[in-house]
Amino acid sequence: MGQRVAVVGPNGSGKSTFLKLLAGELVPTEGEARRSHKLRIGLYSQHFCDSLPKDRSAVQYLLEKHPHLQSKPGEARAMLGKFGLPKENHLTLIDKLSGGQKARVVLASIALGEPHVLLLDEPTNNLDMQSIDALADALDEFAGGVVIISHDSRLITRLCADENRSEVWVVQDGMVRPYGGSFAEYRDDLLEDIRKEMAMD
Ligand SMILES: Nc1ncnc2c1ncn2[C@@H]1O[C@H](COP(=O)(O)OP(=O)(O)OP(=O)(O)O)[C@@H](O)[C@H]1O
Repeated sequence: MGQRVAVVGPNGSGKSTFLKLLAGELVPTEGEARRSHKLRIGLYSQHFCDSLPKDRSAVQYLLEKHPHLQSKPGEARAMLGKFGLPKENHLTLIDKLSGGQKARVVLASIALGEPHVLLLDEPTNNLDMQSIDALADALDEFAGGVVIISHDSRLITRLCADENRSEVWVVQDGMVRPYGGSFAEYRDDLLEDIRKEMAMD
């Protein structure tokens, strides 16, 4: 089963930038990024929800994005269903969908690309509790690697429940460093730092 990595760090420290470098969306200004040509990476971020075509339905969008499904639209619909987009919204113009529904279209599209590694940048924004649980279920089933940035500690705790295949990477001061402990330990450390700071004030 794939590794799970929680990318953490202060606001604006460069977590999203790091994910974009991993995905090849950005090229490094110094040094180099190397990845296998055979590696399929699925990147999720709010940006993809905002740039969905407004004048297409979810099914049209998926069929255009994944031409091998042209003859089997049922597979695209099944994936939309799996990510919780109600049937009656499959043929609605994307422009009419809510933020959470657009997120489900993007997640379904990423899953149809059968990635080896998933890079998720704040995937729970716009999702209600039920959809977050559906996402967590889908991630449980996913055998590839997952690298996630999320302020939803419940999702990270669930995703990184198996400590043998989970890591925490801290982005700070232009560097990415392994934390060397579990996510729960990282969170306790942060809380302890906050307590100390408050005691000093
Ligand atoms: N190592 C770096 N080199 C150059 N620019 C960087 C680097 N790290 C971050 N930046 C710049 O800093 C800004 C904030 O970075 P980014 O959005 O990646 O941070 P973040 O940790 O994801 O923030 P947030 O937690 O607020 O979402 C961006 O404009 C980005 O281009």
